[in-house]
Amino acid sequence: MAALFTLSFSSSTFLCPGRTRKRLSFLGTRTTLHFKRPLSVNSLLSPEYDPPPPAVQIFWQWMCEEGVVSTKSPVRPGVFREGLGLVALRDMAQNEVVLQVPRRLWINPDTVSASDIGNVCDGLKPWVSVALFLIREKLRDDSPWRYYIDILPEYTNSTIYWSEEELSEIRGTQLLSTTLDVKEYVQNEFQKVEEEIIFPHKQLFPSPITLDDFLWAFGIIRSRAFSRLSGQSLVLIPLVDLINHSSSITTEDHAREIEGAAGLFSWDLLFSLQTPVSVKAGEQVLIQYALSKSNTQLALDYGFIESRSERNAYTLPLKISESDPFFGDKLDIAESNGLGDTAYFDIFLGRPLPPTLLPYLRLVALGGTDTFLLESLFRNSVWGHLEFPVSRANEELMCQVVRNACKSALSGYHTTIEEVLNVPYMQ
Ligand SMILES: C[S@@+](CC[C@H](N)C(=O)[O-])C[C@H]1O[C@@H](n2cnc3c(N)ncnc32)[C@H](O)[C@@H]1O
Repeated sequence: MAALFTLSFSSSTFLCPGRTRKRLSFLGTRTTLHFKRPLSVNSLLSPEYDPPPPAVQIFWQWMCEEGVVSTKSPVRPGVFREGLGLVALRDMAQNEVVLQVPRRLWINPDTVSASDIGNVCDGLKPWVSVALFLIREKLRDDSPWRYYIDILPEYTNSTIYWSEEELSEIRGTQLLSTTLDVKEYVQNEFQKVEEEIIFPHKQLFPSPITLDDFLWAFGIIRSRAFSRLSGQSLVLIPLVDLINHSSSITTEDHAREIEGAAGLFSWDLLFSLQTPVSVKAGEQVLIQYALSKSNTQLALDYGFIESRSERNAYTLPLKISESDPFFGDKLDIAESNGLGDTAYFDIFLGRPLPPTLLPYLRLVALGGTDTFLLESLFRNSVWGHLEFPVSRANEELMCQVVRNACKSALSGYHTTIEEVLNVPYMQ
């Protein structure tokens, strides 16, 4: 396998060249890598790959010149079914270091603060400031980040980029309503940032910035940013962010932040990527993006889903109505148990209900003579009581609430259960 891959690659493609740096023109979009199509469940191990396009080779040269990679690096980029990815050049043991990228090449709110737009971006939400930075660098001819920006996709298969026609295929699903909520959120954030930052500082943003630009940056951050480093809210790590996801990897432990050599004479923080499993030469190095994300979240964030039923969740939102005469007491009890006036419960097929769901539901439905439990005398013990049925009336009301929620959710679909079950592949 390794020999085959070595042969199919131009052997000099990923050798570090001399130090002459070519100024790149913008190489266009990577539409060949990211088709706009409905969600597919991809095979997650993809041994076949193609050599990467010129923009990626130039990006690699830049990484060589920055001292991030060398001829000794154990990986190089390749094109896989998941888009760009990292291929192992030799057998690698579990926990072996794949790449180390120094802090000066990270893009996070600190990078924005230190840039020309730092003064006007301080105080913005971290993702909004990084989004503005990415867009500005993309629009600049002389961006120092040009080689990185050139290899970023124009879009992923995330539902935030689906056309209306494509979205109509998922009518009735929670994925559709969440997608529309997310798009509305991004639009509102864009309007705010336009009024407060972009329009008043035209000299810093000479090229027009559109909602589509902002949605692009949002999608880039959602699909590529790491957020688990100490003290970092979000950070883009060029090159490391070429790593793709595998459902068969069951640990999220693949990143470290360490002090180390960051060039010939410099010392810096390094983002260190380690392979969570052993990999053979010629195979793709993969990680687990997020064990706890449902298929809805995977579809929104990355544009893929998994076939495992453990990822199939329905989020049941419950709310203590403000018109409830006992709103204050109920809210107090919910808050003392880590919940609020609205709570979201992820229900997974074939798994027990979230432990706080039934007590919260009983609390929401509590009324009539059962409200004695809301008295301050019971404040410390009430949650324990709510873990068991309180009364027949309370249980019946809870069931009614859930039945109504299910009916209303199902009524959003344009097909009946019978019609779905009659589709050949469902039989
Ligand atoms: C962190 S980036 C990885 C690099 C990316 N493949 C590229 O071409 O730039 C995450 C994106 O890679 C793709 N991806 C990663 N793992 C995948 C998988 N298992 N199946 C399908 N697409 C995947 C998705 O488009 C996702 O949004």
